[in-house]
Amino acid sequence: MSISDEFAFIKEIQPDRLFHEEKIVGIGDDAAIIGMEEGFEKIVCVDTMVEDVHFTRKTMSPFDIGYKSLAANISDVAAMGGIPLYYLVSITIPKHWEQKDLKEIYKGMKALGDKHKMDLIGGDTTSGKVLVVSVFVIGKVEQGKRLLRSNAQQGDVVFVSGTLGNAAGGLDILLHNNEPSLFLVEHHQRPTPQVELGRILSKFERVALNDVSDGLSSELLEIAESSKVDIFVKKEIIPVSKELTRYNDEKAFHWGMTGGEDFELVGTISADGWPELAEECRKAGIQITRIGNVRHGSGQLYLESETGVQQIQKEGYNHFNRR
Ligand SMILES: Nc1ncnc2c1ncn2[C@@H]1O[C@H](COP(=O)(O)OP(=O)(O)OP(=O)(O)O)[C@@H](O)[C@H]1O
Ligand SMILES: Cc1ncc(C[n+]2csc(CCOP(=O)(O)O)c2C)c(N)n1
Ligand SMILES: [Mg+2]
Ligand SMILES: [Mg+2]
Ligand SMILES: [Mg+2]
Repeated sequence: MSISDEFAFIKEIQPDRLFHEEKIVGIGDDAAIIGMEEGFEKIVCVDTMVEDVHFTRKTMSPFDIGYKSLAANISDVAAMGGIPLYYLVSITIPKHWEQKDLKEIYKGMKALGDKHKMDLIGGDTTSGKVLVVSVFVIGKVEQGKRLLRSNAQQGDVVFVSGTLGNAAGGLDILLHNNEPSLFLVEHHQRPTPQVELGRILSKFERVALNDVSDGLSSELLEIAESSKVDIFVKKEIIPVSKELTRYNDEKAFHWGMTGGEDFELVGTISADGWPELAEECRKAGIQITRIGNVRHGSGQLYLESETGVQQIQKEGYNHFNRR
């Protein structure tokens, strides 16, 4: 059954329970109202997923579309060292979409939202030609914490969490009907935002941080440019999973550098802070790898390998310059 009434649809997706009931006015009025604890600042961000750009009916189930559109936003909160709290959803629905599939989108968001005790507090519903899901997230971070892209300084250690390129490998499998690797496909469809790592990093004095949405080289260049430094990374230690090299050894490194949508955290920390960070991550069971260092410079990125040093251009995902 396709959706026949905008207002009945809104009733359908209304949550029946709120984690932060006493602090908010949620769905049902003209706008939501949220309180904010003393000693914290708000973090706000929005990211959009568009049919045939971020997903197709073949690459993602409706549940996955919901899950990933919230994940991408939680990841931006994680990249600021914060705790996600609330989300609003603006959805544009083509007339042929079935109501049960639309409810699946919200189930996907709820599955991840519940893990982080987040409340859906509002949104907007329209009809249109393709499915577009915009999620707006509100989070909090202790006052004065600033894990900014501009924080890197000469002498810092460059680190990245997890392994890179899995989402691109998963997408390749889905687009070409290749032999599935559950590991890679799940990384594409239901990525895990690194909130716990963001919280660990927020306790350190000065950290530059970015999440990997467009690709490692793109995110590193953003840090190098904002901080007006050069970043050097070592090719041999960029972490790539064995599942990815097993799937396509030739492309694994390229996907790791430019694939994007991994939603890992990449950043820099002082050389003094690094051993403590590595130990905290070890205790928490979070994979983190030291991949390079920060040097005096003017915003360039260099890749060091056995064969020499190579300057890297901004080569990740770009909506207006598609590879
Ligand atoms: N259309 C826009 N209008 C106003 N600000 C924007 C717009 N698009 C992006 N920005 C702002 O530009 C900055 C960088 O946005 P960008 O989307 O590149 O980062 P991101 O959300 O971390 O990456 P991604 O979208 O790849 O996940 C953010 O501060 C964002 O709020
Ligand atoms: C069908 C299909 N084709 C291509 C891609 C790859 N892709 C789309 S957007 C993006 C970067 C992040 O987006 P944004 O910058 O908007 O956050 C990437 C890597 C995909 N996911 N699905
Ligand atoms: Mg964005
Ligand atoms: Mg980001
Ligand atoms: Mg982007």
